Formats: sequence, C-alpha cells, structure tokens
Amino acid sequence: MPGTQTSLDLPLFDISQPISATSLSSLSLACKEWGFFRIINHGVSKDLYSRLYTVSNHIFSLPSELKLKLGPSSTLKTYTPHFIASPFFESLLVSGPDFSASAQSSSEVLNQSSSEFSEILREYGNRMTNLSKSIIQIVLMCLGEDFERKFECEFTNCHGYLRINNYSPLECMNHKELEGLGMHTDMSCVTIVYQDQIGGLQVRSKEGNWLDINPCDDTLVVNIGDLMQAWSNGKLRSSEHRVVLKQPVNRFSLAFFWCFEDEKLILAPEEVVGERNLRVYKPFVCADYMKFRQNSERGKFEKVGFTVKDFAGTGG
Ligand SMILES: O=C(O)CCC(=O)C(=O)O
Ligand SMILES: [Fe+2]
Repeated sequence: MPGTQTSLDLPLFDISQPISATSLSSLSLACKEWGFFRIINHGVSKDLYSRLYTVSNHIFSLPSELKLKLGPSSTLKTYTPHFIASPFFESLLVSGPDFSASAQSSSEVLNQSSSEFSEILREYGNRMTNLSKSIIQIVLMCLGEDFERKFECEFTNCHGYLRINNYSPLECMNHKELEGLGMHTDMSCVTIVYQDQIGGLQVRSKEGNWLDINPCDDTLVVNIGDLMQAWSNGKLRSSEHRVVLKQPVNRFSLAFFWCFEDEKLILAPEEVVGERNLRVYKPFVCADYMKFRQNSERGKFEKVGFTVKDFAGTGG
C-alpha cells in the first residue's frame, strides 16, 4: 500500500550524558508507545564487536555434534540448536555475573581454547551490566520525578545474561522472507540488542503492523521487557518483536537481558500505580513467570498468548 509506514525511526539518546528534560519526554513517549529506543556512546568499540563476532562465529562453525554437547539435554544447556526457535536460528548463552567463567565453561566442553573467548565475554558482559544500570535509572525517570532515586533499590539485585545469536537462512532462500525468530516479548526488565548491518529486527505496533528497526552504526537498541511492564503497572510497554531474514546471508546479533532476581516478588509500588489503585498485574514471583514461559516451549519465542499479561494480568 503506498504511503504505509514500514520502518520505525526510534529516538536516539546519548547514554554517556545526563538526560535533558526534552530528551526525557521523548524517552517517556518511546517507552510507553513502543517500548523501544536507541542509545549511542555506549562505550563498546567496533573492535570489541569485531572480536566478539570472530570468536562466536568460530564456535557456530563447529560440527553440530560438538555444539550439542552444550545443547538442551546437556549439563550446561548453553546452546540452542537449530529447529527450536526456528530452523534458521541457533544461539549461545553466557551468564553473569561472572561472564568470563560462564564463557570458559562452554569453551572447555567444546575443547576449544578458552582464554580469548572468556576475556572478550568478560569485557562485554561487564560493559552491558553497567549500561543496564544506567538504562534502568533513566527509564525510572520516565515514571515520575525522583523515581530513579526512590526505586533504584528495587533493581539492585538484578542480573544479566547474554544470548549470542546466529541466523543462517543460506540454503532455504527461495521464499521472499523467512522468520528467523518468531514473535515474542522478552522476559527481562530491559534488553540491550546489537544487530549487525543485515537488519531484520521488527517491532509490532499496537495496531498489529510490523515495522523494521533498521541497524544504525554505533547505536544499540534497547527494549522494555515483561518484568518492567509488570513492575510499572503497564505504564512501560514490553512490545512483541521478531526477526525476519530478507537476504540469503548470515546474520549476527547479541541480546543482553537484564532481569530481576528469581525470588523477587514483582509488585508495582503504590506511587507507580497511582491513586485509583487499579492494578493491572497480580503480584508474582519472578521465577514462577520464567517457569511458565519455559514450560510452554512455543511461548519462549513465539505465540502472542504467552506473555506476562496471560500469567498475571488482572484484566483491568
Ligand atoms: O536478533 C535480534 O536482533 C533480536 C533477538 C531477540 O529479540 C532476542 O534474542 O530476544
Ligand atoms: Fe527479544
């Protein structure tokens, strides 16, 4: 249809600077409307991305039998093979707070030399941890004056994990467009995404239209996850998103999930809920929601039904 919007120009914030009043109001709007925004000056060099790409690519190019030593039926369970999320998607998980040790354990199982991989993952994991803390602060500012000071303590036990994603549509490109990762919402407070220049990340509008989030040099994409949506009583939006593959080339991305601790009771503070006290989520324990999503294999990566709304929504 001529004139139909196909891509979304997300607002861009300099994360190395204090946020101005004007920027804060556009950030609030973006978090409420889209649940997505972008950041620049995040402190990760092109060189680190290129090293991270090289070491990850080396792992993904190992034989499947070897990678499956880290697969869903192994002890570590850090590798998601093809045909779980989609035929064209595989991923490797690196968990914090000791990203280096997590990376090292996976390398050892694969019999690969671990020092470079774990050193790079230490650097990237620590950088993302610090960024997540700064992002939580500015996102809290969107909810009200001084909220970052008042509620930061609720986020002090958060932890992060990184998913290194490899999309390989190579052999099956007789269709125009393939789904690399089905529609889902993230089970995080916030997620920080790096996508390479291939593109393919899309967000679903409230009206149900898919809009491209085009890659842009030196910027990272941030999105609000389900835990933050519930904690903010639905004020901040955890949007459905997906990845489509439009070209027969490999695509590389990194998704860093910043989450509440497992035992955290997620209950929006009264100040966030407001005077009319209309709660849109029942209080729930973080780990119970994780289990709910994990128990429904499809709910992990697709199927709009399985979100925090289905789990804890009051229908209000
Ligand atoms: O690959 C991407 O760009 C996004 C990945 C994603 O949404 C996820 O891993 O949750
Ligand atoms: Fe996601």
